[in-house]
Amino acid sequence: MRYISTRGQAPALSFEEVVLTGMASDGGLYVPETVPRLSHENLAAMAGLSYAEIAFRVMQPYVGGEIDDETFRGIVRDAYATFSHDAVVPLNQLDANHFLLELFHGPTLAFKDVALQLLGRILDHFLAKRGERAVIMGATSGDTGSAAIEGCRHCDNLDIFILHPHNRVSEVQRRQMTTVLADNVFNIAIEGNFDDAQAMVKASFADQAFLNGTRLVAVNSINWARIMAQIVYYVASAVALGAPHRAVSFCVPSANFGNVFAGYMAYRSGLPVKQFIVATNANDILHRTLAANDFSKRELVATLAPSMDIVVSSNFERLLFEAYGRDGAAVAALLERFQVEPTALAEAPLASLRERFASHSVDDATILEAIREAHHRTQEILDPHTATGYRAAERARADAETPMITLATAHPAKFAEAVVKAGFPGVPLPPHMEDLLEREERYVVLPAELTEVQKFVAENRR
Ligand SMILES: Cc1ncc(COP(=O)(O)O)c(C=O)c1O
Ligand SMILES: N[C@@H](CCOP(=O)(O)O)C(=O)O
Repeated sequence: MRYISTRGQAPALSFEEVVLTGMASDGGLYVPETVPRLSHENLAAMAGLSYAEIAFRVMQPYVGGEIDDETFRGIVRDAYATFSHDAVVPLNQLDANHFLLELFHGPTLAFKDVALQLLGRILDHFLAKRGERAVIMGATSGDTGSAAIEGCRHCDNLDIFILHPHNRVSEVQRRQMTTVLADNVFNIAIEGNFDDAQAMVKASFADQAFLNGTRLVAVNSINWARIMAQIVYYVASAVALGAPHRAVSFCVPSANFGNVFAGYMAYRSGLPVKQFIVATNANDILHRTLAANDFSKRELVATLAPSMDIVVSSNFERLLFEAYGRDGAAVAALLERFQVEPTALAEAPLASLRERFASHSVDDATILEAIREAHHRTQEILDPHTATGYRAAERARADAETPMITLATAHPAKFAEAVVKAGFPGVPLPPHMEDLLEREERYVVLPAELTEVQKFVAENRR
């Protein structure tokens, strides 16, 4: 399997190279040159298999033999043994035809664990094989950070630097990162927002001179392996509800767009998906683009669903690449314009996206209302991100007959502010995190200046 850049100018890479890289050298993101096929027979044969076995079967073509099958099976098995639910990502039926796909049973209680438990092990495998060290730089609006630290901290060959927006993540999210006192883990609170943090990480990939030749690796969803691992739960949940014999729809709380793009890849591989609903909070650029062709930046606002407080959505580029018929030059031109002025998609690509994608945006008041309503109807307390999906699924679904799977992306215990504002006393943390609020923290606060951040990384890496 070869991987090509969405901007068409960077060299094609192997799976191993793509995992050990971040962005492509032309500023684009890597995608597989060809989309592996999940045939009707392949899908039908997955009914009743364990999550780990489905994961192996779905991901093996993307790995393309670069990790031998036995080793890869072991990596997959170990990654998902860390989840507290036997089904790994159980489906929870809300009503006759609406299901929650619970993606929060991993060690850090958000869907990011699904990919990062795997990516940490894959990185460990490749770096140990090469006898190389690497530096990770990642940006987080709250969940990727702790999942990356948890997934990678045992890897001796890695130093991990995670940038989070100062005072803009929940206390539980911050402490999940800052109470890990390992020698190879560094948390940086940036005086800015998530977009500032992500821009600095991307700029560091574009010019890595500050690392004097040490390899820089991405743990954000710019890394293809993140997307690959997330494809699996779309397949597993659809098969559990009758695919390939019947189609399903998905509603996905979205921001950086890695999650729903993974679903789209599952669909492109052959999974019968009727509709993807992109649910956003008040940072609604994805909804404005899909619904009104308004592909323009607006000021980032702080919401009750802070992990989705993102304006510049990385993986939308991967979808645009497909919508523009894999024309890298057209994608590069569009995204360069987007950086400096309000813009719009060309008619044909937008029309092709609208065939499969709908969208809905949910403000804070509606998030609270959705949490209360879901509890009244189902006794579940949803986290505020899942609540955006729950509401969007009802508002934007194409029909009532196709099973709707809303992705439950985080555990409500991570987001006390929204839960309490919705009128509940709060949700206890699971036993392994019971004393989180008493643990010692370690982090630095830095201005949102690239040189300061790079200096800190260069001075502290081992
Ligand atoms: C809890 C939660 N839900 C939803 C999202 C949105 O996912 P994505 O960025 O893959 O669109 C994120 C992070 O971005 C998140 O942490
Ligand atoms: N919501 C994310 C933002 C980063 O997204 P990623 O999927 O690119 O890692 C977070 O919680 O950090």
